[in-house]
Amino acid sequence: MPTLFIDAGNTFVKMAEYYPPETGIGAVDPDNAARGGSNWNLVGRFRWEQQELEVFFSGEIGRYTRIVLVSVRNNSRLATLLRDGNLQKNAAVTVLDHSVLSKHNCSYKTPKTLGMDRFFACAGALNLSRQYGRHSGGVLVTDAGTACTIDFMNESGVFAGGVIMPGLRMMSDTINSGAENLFETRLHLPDAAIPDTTEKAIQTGTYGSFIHAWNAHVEKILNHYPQTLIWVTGGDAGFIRDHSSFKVTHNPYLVFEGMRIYLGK
Ligand SMILES: Nc1ncnc2c1ncn2[C@@H]1O[C@H](COP(=O)(O)OP(=O)(O)O)[C@@H](O)[C@H]1O
Ligand SMILES: CC(C)(COP(=O)(O)O)[C@@H](O)C(=O)NCCC(=O)O
Ligand SMILES: [K+]
Repeated sequence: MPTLFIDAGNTFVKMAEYYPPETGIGAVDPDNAARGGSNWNLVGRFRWEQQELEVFFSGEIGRYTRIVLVSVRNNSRLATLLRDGNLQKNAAVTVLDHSVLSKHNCSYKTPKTLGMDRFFACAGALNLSRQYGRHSGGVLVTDAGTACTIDFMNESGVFAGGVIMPGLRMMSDTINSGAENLFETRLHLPDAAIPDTTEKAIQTGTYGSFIHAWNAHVEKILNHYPQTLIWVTGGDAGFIRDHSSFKVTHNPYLVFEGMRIYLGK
């Protein structure tokens, strides 16, 4: 039975299994395999309040003898799910928290408040860059989730820090909730310089502002580290990939990949 990897974000709890090449289990995600990514199988992606999350913990989870998790939230809900869940008696549960960090892998000045998803996404991207891209420099990693992070890890695997900006949904929610006559819009970026409807004006100001800010932050980091590969992951990675001014590689499994590499699995 493979290890179950859990990445608990602010909006979604994601769960995945990894099949090492030697198992002979073919590409579970052909898109990812085509990108040279390793063999991940997403077994669940549930919001915290979704019934399916509890269903998973009271059923499916009983198949695993080894569970590894990273969470950016106060773990009490997760602790309850694990305590009341259908876990095997001998199941080993590993929580990858701040105790993983040291001066050898993190130069962030406030490591105790670092979101561990940021660290593992970078570690995963660095590993894939070395493995498939034969790249020997650092990596710039964006996790476009509830918040959007733009982080840098150097070629030696030291997490340096980065930008935390509002996520795409957060940007849209803000404009929607702050003014009576503004509203939620479909995720689409019109290309007119002068938007001529309310909807296009809002879309340009939210999704356009998001991508302009993202491109500007990335450019600034690249000015310091020109030999850097850019990776994107998270719920809104596709939007960034489609609108980035730079060449990026999209991989949905970076956090999982980083957890796996850290554990040497
Ligand atoms: N059905 C959806 N519900 C909520 N957010 C969604 C949905 N589909 C895409 N998103 C976008 O994905 C983001 C969450 O992505 P994810 O990477 O899973 O975040 P997190 O790791 O913070 O839980 C949201 O902020 C939103 O912009
Ligand atoms: C920045 C984050 C909110 C991103 O989490 P996400 O949006 O992916 O759920 C999370 O990594 C976090 O809570 N970080 C703490 C602050 C820090 O990293 O310095
Ligand atoms: K995340």
